[in-house]
Amino acid sequence: MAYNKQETYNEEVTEGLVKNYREALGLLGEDPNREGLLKTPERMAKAMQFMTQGYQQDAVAILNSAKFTENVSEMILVKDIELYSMCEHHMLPFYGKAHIAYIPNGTITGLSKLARVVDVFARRLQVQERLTTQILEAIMEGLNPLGVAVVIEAKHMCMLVRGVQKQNSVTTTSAFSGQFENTTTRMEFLKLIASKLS
Ligand SMILES: Nc1nc2c(ncn2[C@@H]2O[C@H](COP(=O)(O)OP(=O)(O)OP(=O)(O)O)[C@@H](O)[C@H]2O)c(=O)[nH]1
Ligand SMILES: [Zn+2]
Repeated sequence: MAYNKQETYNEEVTEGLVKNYREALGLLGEDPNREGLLKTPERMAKAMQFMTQGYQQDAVAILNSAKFTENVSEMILVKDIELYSMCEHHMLPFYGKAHIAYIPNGTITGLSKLARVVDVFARRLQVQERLTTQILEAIMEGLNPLGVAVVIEAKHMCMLVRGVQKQNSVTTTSAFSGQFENTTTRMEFLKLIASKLS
């Protein structure tokens, strides 16, 4: 699968979505022909394609695009990677931070690639639990490391603006493999993600 960095929109998909969004605006009691809304269906169609572009991207190919042989055996941690995804139940955003660590086994990757892997899976319809494990599995497959740890902390708009309306709830999910199944290594990772740069 191609590694696509561009914001691209499929014309056929855009056209189909525009028709449906125009109808949806009418059903919601709006006038899709009023000036402010004339281009809204097209904007929505593009925004939705942007937020689901991960379906066209391949996380392992991204990791492979910057792989370097390096004799490092310490934990590499990138934390506070901001994340915007969409829950598959309500198609409302959830957003927060991902923290990713791995212990290399002779191969490292470019640090930015870890953040790109987050986006590949975040820009799909998701549940936070699956997003967490998909990131872990892609890094395992792409780098064959000695272990991977992924923690995601996120707020779900579907719990803030509707439904239960809990403004302060934060959901934390985690996935660990290899050496992170060892309590000492896992505790070191958890300590590092809790620490602040001063
Ligand atoms: N496990 C999990 N649940 C999620 C996620 N995002 C949203 N949900 C939940 O999905 C559930 C869907 O439940 P339903 O009862 O079918 O939907 P609903 O009537 O809209 O539920 P309420 O949100 O409680 O009003 C809700 O409890 C949401 O909070 C997620 O990433 N992971
Ligand atoms: Zn939801």
